[in-house]
Amino acid sequence: MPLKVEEVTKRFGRNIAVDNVSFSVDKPAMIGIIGRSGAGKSTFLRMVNRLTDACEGRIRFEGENVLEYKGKRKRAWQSQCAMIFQQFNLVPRMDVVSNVLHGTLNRRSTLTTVFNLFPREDIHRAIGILDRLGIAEQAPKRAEALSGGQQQRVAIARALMQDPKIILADEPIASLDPMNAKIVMDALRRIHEEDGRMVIANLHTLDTARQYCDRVIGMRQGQVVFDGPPTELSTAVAREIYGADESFSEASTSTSLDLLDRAPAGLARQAGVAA
Ligand SMILES: Nc1ncnc2c1ncn2[C@@H]1O[C@H](COP(=O)(O)OP(=O)(O)OP(=O)(O)O)[C@@H](O)[C@H]1O
Repeated sequence: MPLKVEEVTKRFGRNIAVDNVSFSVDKPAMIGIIGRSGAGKSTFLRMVNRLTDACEGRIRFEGENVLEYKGKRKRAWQSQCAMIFQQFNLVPRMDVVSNVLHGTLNRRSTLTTVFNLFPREDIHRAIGILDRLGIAEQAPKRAEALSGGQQQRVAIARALMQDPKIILADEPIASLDPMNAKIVMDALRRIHEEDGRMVIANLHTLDTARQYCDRVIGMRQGQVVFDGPPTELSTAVAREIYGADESFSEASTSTSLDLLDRAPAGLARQAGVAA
């Protein structure tokens, strides 16, 4: 399942959001993209999923440049790389299982969608996925009645309905408390390990990237400034990624960096600065 990102650039006017990014992934991995606000992380994920068009470059998946896809092929690609967002993006007044079933919309006709007619086997599959994520008993409730952590698991279930090869998660735990953040990250890690799906997650805190990812990509001002295993993510490297001065005022990351300064990595991790 090789993914090759080649010289990808995105400009908004004169602002370069993503600047000539290249990297490749040979086998399914769990990859964390870290960097301060505005580093280009979201824009990058949105280009992979084709929510935003790149200005230059190629993103090859299994040999094909997905940036060239149009129409049906593009929609098929978008279901192969399901996206999860910080704000869950569920339909709040709709029940949980219908929200999950919306993950199948790409392959259903408008008519069945309008009348909410879901095939029985899809309903069973949706409940099975909810069960796997530990929230099957929430299936009949409205999405808005669930906690943030539960809602994010519903969003993961909706993504899994698409049977994606890649899961793109844009700050999946940024709105969650540490306990729910852990539940959601554990779920993503399990999905990666058990199903062999590639997970690429934009993460705000170093600790989370260290703890859950096989590989960390550090972005600064649109460029990749670090790409390696979490063991190589020293405090000095982290400072380089986040920028020496300003980033230290950013609450969550500065907490992580302070902990890294004061304690060995394991201790910092136990301190649970997860969200
Ligand atoms: N639709 C847009 N129009 C104009 N500029 C944009 C747009 N989207 C992003 N940008 C700019 O691109 C740059 C990268 O933004 P992006 O959201 O990708 O960063 P990020 O690392 O994901 O930050 P955050 O963690 O705050 O979401 C920023 O300078 C941002 O202002």
